[in-house]
Amino acid sequence: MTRTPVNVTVTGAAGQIGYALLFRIASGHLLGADVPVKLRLLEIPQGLKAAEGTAMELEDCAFPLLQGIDISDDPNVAFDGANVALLVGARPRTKGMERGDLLEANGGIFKPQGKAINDHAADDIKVLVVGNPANTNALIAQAAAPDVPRERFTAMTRLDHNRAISQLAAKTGAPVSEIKKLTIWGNHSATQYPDIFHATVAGKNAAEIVNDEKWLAENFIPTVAKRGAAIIEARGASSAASAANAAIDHVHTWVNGTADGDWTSMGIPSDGSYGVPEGLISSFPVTTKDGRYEIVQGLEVNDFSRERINASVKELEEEREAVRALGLL
Ligand SMILES: NC(=O)c1ccc[n+]([C@@H]2O[C@H](COP(=O)([O-])OP(=O)(O)OC[C@H]3O[C@@H](n4cnc5c(N)ncnc54)[C@H](O)[C@@H]3O)[C@@H](O)[C@H]2O)c1
Ligand SMILES: O=C(O)C[C@H](O)C(=O)O
Repeated sequence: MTRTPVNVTVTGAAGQIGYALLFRIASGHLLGADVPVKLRLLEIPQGLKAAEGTAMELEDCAFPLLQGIDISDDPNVAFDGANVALLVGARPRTKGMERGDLLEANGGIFKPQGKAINDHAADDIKVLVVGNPANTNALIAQAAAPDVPRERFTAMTRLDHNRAISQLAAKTGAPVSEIKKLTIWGNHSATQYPDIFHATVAGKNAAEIVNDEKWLAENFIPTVAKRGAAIIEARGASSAASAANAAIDHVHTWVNGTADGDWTSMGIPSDGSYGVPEGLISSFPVTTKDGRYEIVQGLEVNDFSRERINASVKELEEEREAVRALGLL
C-alpha cells in the first residue's frame, strides 16, 4: 500500500463511544476500504491506561489499514498533523451541576483542544464534535481556532437523523433504504426538529404518506428528540455504538459525498440560511461532494416547521450567550 495514511485523532478514546468507534475507523469504515489510517488517541491522564489496553486490542486485530497508534494526554501532541479530529471526550453532567457549570467545564476542554487544532493540525483538518453539548462545544473549539476555516468545525446530529429515518421506516413499513431527504434542524438536544415535510418514502412525499400531524407532533418528534434520554434510562449509560456509528456516517458522508437524490443532516456554522443567525452551529440539510458540504437551499418551511426550528435555534442562541458570558468565545 503506497497511499499516505490519514491521521485521525480521537479524544475520549478510552470511553464507551471510543471503544465502539476505534475498531471501525481502523477497519476502513470511516474513510474507505482503501485508505490507510494512523490513530492518535487523546485521553486525560486517568484514561491513559485504558486507552493503552484498547490500543493493544487494535494491534491484535491486525487491521491491514492501521499504520500506527499514538496515545497522549497532550492535545498539542494528539492533534499534530491531524487530518480528521473526532472530539468525543467531554465532561458529563453530574448531580447538582447546572447547565452553566457544564458549559464552563466543557469550555476547559474544547477551548484548549481548538487552540491545539489551530496550532498543529494539518491544513485539510475536518472536525466533528460528538461530546455534549455538541453544537456549543463545536462553537467553543472553533472560536479558539481562528486560522482554521470555520466550516471545518461541525457537530453531530447524524444520530438524530438516523433515529428519525428508523422511526419513519417503522411507521410507513418501508425499508430504511427507501427513506430520503429527512432533515434534523437546530440543536442536538430535546429541542431539535426532525422534519419529514421534504422527506420521501420510496419516492413519494413522506408527510403526505403519513398524513397524521398528531402523530408527528405527539409521537415522532418527541420520540426522536428524547431518544438519547430513553436510551440512558434503559441502558443506564448513554448511547455508544449508535453514536459511534453516526460519527462514522457523518465523516464518511462528508468525505465521500451524499448520494444523488438524497441529503444528510450536519451541525454546521450557519451562513444565515433559513433565518438561522449567522455563525451559530446548527443542524441543516446538506449535500456533500469532494469533501465539502452545502446547505440545501430553497426548501419551503411551513408554519409547523418554522415554530419548531425557531425554538431550537433560540436554545442555541442562549447557549452561545452563556459561553460568551464565560469568556469562551
Ligand atoms: N452528539 C451525539 O449524538 C452524542 C450521542 C451520544 C453521546 N454523546 C456525548 O459523547 C460524549 C462521550 O460519551 P461516552 O459515552 O463515550 O462517555 P464516556 O464517559 O464513556 O467517555 C468519555 C471519555 O472522555 C475522556 N475525557 C474527558 N475529558 C477529556 C479530555 N479533556 N481530553 C480527552 N479525553 C477526555 C474520559 O476520560 C472518558 O474516557 C458525552 O458528552 C456524550 O454525552 C453525544
Ligand atoms: O449523552 C446524552 O445526553 C444523549 C446523547 O446525546 C444521545 O443523543 O444519545
